[in-house]
Amino acid sequence: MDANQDQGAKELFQGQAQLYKLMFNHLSSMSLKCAIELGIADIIHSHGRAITLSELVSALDIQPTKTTGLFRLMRLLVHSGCFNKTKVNGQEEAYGLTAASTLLIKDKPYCFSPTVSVFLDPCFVAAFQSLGSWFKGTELTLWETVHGIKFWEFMNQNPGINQRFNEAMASDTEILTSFVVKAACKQIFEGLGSLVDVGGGNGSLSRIISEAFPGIKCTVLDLPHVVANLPEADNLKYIAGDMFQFIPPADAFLFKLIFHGLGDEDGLKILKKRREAIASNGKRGKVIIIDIVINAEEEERELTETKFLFDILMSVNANGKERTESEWAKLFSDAGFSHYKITPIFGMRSLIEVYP
Ligand SMILES: C[S@@+](CC[C@H](N)C(=O)[O-])C[C@H]1O[C@@H](n2cnc3c(N)ncnc32)[C@H](O)[C@@H]1O
Ligand SMILES: O=c1cc(-c2ccc(O)cc2)oc2c(O)c(O)ccc12
Repeated sequence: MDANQDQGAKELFQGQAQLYKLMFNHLSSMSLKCAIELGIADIIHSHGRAITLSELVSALDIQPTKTTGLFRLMRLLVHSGCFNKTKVNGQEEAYGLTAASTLLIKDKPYCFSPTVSVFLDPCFVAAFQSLGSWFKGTELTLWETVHGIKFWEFMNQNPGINQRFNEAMASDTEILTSFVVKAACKQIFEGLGSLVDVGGGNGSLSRIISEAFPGIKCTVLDLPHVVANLPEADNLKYIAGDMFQFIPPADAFLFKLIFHGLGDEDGLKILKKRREAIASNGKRGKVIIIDIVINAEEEERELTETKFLFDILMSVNANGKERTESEWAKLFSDAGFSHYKITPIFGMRSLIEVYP
């Protein structure tokens, strides 16, 4: 083989390996789901130190014939960074927790397992089998094409998945708020008299804000099936309604993970109304957005890829989109706002303050 053929063969096989990886990516997701169903992170956590394969087999109480299957599952999950591998007693290999699997431990403040299991539920995953045909189909979202109803109507009609979705959002909030409310971004809420958490889900973020800032009257606005029968507090109230119809007046309007579920037309409608509301309040007030900002030039490649995955999810489930800073800026100026400030939060999200 000459040098050109050698290079050609190398590229061919690299391309094939890349396609194999993309093709089998769902096996990584399903292995993660399996680890959660088996409670492997909890077992390692209760064990108190790294666990050997034989100890894991016995803790799981599975057939010894499944030992090699478990070894292979753990090998993949170690390779993808979900668990790590160390040596115990000088030579025996044992599995330990990483930053990712620590988030899978149940009953810890930041448990991410409900989020993983709801977004790997067949109702989310199976729709993607039709992605190709959806591109050639109608204007409906992929969700509507597959399930016959819009995303939020599906949640209304399926209380089980609705509850799991809301719990997933609440766990997302728990991870985020330890930084947003209590630490670096505290000044964002200081001095406010009232706040409406628009599409605030079960109010997990507003509850934390209302406890940290007793002087702020917090109101959570969400759809009736989301806010029914939730416990209120002195400075925490719930309103069942549609954000396109009515949002009560306030000093600040908080939108966490709302705009990424909206296209530009609907996003603009909501923002224009907030701009008018702030104007009629003597220009007192601001919009606070917690959402994704894509910054492909400056952030790590893997983080951008995760944001692109979210973008696909939003586009096909709800006609939404993840936005770059210039896309956000256009939305704000089209809605009549004069300036904004973006504070990146560790991980996926940014905090955006928008002023009249
Ligand atoms: C992705 S969730 C975010 C929940 C919450 N902000 C959080 O981050 O945890 C979007 C929320 O918007 C609510 N929502 C969707 N359409 C709405 C509408 N037209 N009016 C009010 N709330 C709506 C949903 O019920 C859901 O709770
Ligand atoms: O289908 C979704 C999923 C999300 C979502 C997933 C995971 C997270 O940690 C946060 C959000 O958000 C959605 C959304 O905001 C929307 O309007 C429609 C669909 C989805």
